[in-house]
Amino acid sequence: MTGNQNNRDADEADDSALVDITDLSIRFRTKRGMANALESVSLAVPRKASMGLVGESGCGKSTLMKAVIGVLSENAEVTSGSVMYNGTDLMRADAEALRSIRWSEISMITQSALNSLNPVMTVGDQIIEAIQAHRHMSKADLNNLVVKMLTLVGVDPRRMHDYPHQFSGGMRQRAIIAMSLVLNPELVLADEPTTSLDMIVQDQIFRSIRDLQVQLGFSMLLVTHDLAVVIENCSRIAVMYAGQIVEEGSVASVVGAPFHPYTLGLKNSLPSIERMHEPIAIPGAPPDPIAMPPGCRFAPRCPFAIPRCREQRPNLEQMGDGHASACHRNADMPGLRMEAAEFSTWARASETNHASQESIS
Ligand SMILES: Nc1ncnc2c1ncn2[C@@H]1O[C@H](COP(=O)(O)OP(=O)(O)OP(=O)(O)O)[C@@H](O)[C@H]1O
Repeated sequence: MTGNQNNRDADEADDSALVDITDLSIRFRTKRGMANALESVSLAVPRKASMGLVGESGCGKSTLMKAVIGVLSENAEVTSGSVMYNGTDLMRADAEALRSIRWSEISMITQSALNSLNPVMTVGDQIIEAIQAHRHMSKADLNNLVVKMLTLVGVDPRRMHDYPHQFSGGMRQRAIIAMSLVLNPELVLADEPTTSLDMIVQDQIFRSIRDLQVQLGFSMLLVTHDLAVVIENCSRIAVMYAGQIVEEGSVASVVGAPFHPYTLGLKNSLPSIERMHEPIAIPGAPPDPIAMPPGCRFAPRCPFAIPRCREQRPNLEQMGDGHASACHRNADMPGLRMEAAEFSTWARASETNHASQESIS
């Protein structure tokens, strides 16, 4: 049995939510106006499982993570919603409560390990510092814990006295993972944790994370723009587009039989043995967060948009088996999936939408 299968078995064991995000809307004050980063996002992060959060750059993935761990920037405004964790609404908790939860219960692995390690402190001392911020321990216990964590993440513990520049990129990322797990958190927020690493190291690190998850039992919310990474590492998936969740469910159901045209478009970016041609990119770009279109935000790029899509915002609709999709054409999608895998469908959409944009302006 592979680590991944183990992980999925653990996922099936408990399906109650660890974090419950309801109707969360966040915007940023900018010089150009208010940027709508998240609108009415509702999401249940499962216990002892991995959920992937996918979507193009700027769709609000990092904003959602930062809201959960309480590190939104000064110019952010939470205009609605709650993030419930063990009976506490993290959107309304005071700074002290958030500080005690951060790292010990909810931790984060960020995009760039290089920037998050202190270059003038040894790796071991940085892990010790992370522990001491929350726990009192003897020097011997601290040392033992650092040795245990480095071993768990696959770094020779004798390297604890090295400085970050003496570590390879992959080792630095492993050190960051050790630091984020050392207090045994319930939830790990992983924001593109392997982006700067080559494919082989990326794969090794994800394999370690999956093994650690089985041993330590934490949940993971994994942010990525790469659908293949979610397929390999997660049991659930939420697809985001322009600040909204457009589709959500088990990976098997959402990737196997998507309803939302945006998810179908993302799926075309995966290498496929059935498709004889190159992966198909979704033409066009996401909308400006300062001037979001009315109706469905994906309509301007969608090959299946009908007039209603440009006028009325679709709500997430349950399609069965915990699979939800926000599309006015959910009922038609099973019959359109083949068409959505064709290059010509997206090329046609690009021409039609370009023409309708010109006629508006
Ligand atoms: N501090 C900020 N000030 C102003 N606008 C911001 C700020 N942070 C994020 N935004 C805007 O909010 C929207 C969502 O950004 P966010 O970083 O959450 O997206 P993302 O999906 O994580 O993107 P990426 O994959 O590139 O990291 C974007 O339009 C972004 O420009």
